[in-house]
Amino acid sequence: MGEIFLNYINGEWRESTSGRLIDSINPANRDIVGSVQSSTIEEVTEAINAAKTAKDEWRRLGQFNRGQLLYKAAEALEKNLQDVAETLTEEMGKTLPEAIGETQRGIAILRYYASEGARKEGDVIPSSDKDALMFTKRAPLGVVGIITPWNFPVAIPIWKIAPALVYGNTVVFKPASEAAVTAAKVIKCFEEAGLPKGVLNFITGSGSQVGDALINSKNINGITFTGSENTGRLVAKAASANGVKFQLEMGGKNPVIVLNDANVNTAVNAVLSGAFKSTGQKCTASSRVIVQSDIYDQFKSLLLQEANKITVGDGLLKDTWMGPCANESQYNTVLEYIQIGLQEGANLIHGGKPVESSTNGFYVEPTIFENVTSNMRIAQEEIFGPVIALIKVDTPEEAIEVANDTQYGLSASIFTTNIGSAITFMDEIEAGLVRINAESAGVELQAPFGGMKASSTGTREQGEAAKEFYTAIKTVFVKAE
Ligand SMILES: NC(=O)C1=CN([C@@H]2O[C@H](COP(=O)(O)OP(=O)(O)OC[C@H]3O[C@@H](n4cnc5c(N)ncnc54)[C@H](OP(=O)(O)O)[C@@H]3O)[C@@H](O)[C@H]2O)C=CC1
Ligand SMILES: O=C(O)CCC(=O)C(=O)O
Repeated sequence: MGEIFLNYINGEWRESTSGRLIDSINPANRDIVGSVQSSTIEEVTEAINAAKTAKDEWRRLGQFNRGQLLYKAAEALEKNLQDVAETLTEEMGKTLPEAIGETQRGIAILRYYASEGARKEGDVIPSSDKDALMFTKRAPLGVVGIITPWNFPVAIPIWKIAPALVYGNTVVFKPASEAAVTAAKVIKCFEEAGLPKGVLNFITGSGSQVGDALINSKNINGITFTGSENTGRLVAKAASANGVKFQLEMGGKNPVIVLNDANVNTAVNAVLSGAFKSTGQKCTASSRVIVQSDIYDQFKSLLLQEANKITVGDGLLKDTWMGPCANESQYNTVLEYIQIGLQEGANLIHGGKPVESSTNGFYVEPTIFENVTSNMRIAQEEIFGPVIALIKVDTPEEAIEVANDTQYGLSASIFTTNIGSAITFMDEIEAGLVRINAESAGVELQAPFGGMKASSTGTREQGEAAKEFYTAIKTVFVKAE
């Protein structure tokens, strides 16, 4: 049995009274990586109360001083980088280089929001009254609930926790159970930074119990969520009922358009990386590849040639390019979607099968379908696995029409050397992230991140944009007498 990770409430690691544990399973070999507690609803309340009690003092500490503590958290994570990254690989399967990259990204995000501590908290606005001073001042929301998925167990919690804290909120954080051990190790870095007690609280347990209690609490002031659309809807419903500010980042069905004038090598490399890195388990993953007819055969043949080189295995091994699906349920979902694709009449041209391993890992071959039409389920539903659908089109206009033919609108790419086609795409595509000659996955911490349509609530995370969610604006009007 691995190590047991407790809840972190009011500045101390606490045992749950439930006595029940949730084991975190390594998807490469089904070993237990560690365990977290299945907490009770009362413990969720304790965590929220701790955050509520801590919030005034935390606000009064001031933005600059809060930022200084985030620098310390960054230092602590840097010191623990290798351990956190290895745990991440063991827990959710992405390769070690990807896990190291994600952890380094977490450190950079912490430093970005630490430096935000020294930036402005408002704007001076001219008043119509020449004797008055009018300005805005940002105020924290209060207690913010954070619920995160398992696919980026370091980066996503940090890109929510760091801005929440620097802008003066206190936090109750419930990680995905599938990746809660990694999350606990990240929380230890915040503890090491010396945050005052109650400022950051960490509570584990199932979404349907602990998550549900958090989203339905009347004592939180904001809730931010990344995960599936179904859960996102529950968060929205509960938050609206309680008048709580909310932010949702959900699925994607991200298109990549390859036009006749594209650089085929660049497009193929970007599609492979966008679709299969992290085993396709990114909301920004490329899943529909819309290729113009004249270049189709050339693109397909190079894509297949390169896809053949992908090595699937344990993410800790040096030769592995693609790790396992993160868990058994995800593995079964991917295999089910492959069957759905076949039943729908799509043509399987690469992969499509589980990869046998002596360790019983949740491995699936990188999979490519062609003759896919936009109405098929494999072209409409988020699979969250290493499966792509090739769709052939005749014109750039048809390509954009197909690209927009989805309920989602997170990320979209085009490969073209024609600047006019690129500009039309930029204007016409319904997506929050618009990528020209670049893969659909790829997020920069200093830029706004979020989607259109069913992918998000339209709010943006990361960069300066995060401030809009984590603060409220006070407009102050001052006269001498
Ligand atoms: N956009 C994205 O980045 C992601 C999208 N997905 C999509 O969602 C699918 C399912 O993945 P899954 O992990 O089940 O996603 P979920 O939406 O179920 O999980 C995301 C987070 O929400 C929590 N949660 C689950 N149910 C509730 C609830 N009723 N109230 C409050 N919180 C809850 C989960 O807790 P717990 O882990 O304890 O269940 C987890 O922390 C994937 O196949 C993929 O399509 C998944 C992950 C990320
Ligand atoms: O592509 C990324 O780096 C982030 C993607 C993401 O937010 C997600 O998959 O949930």
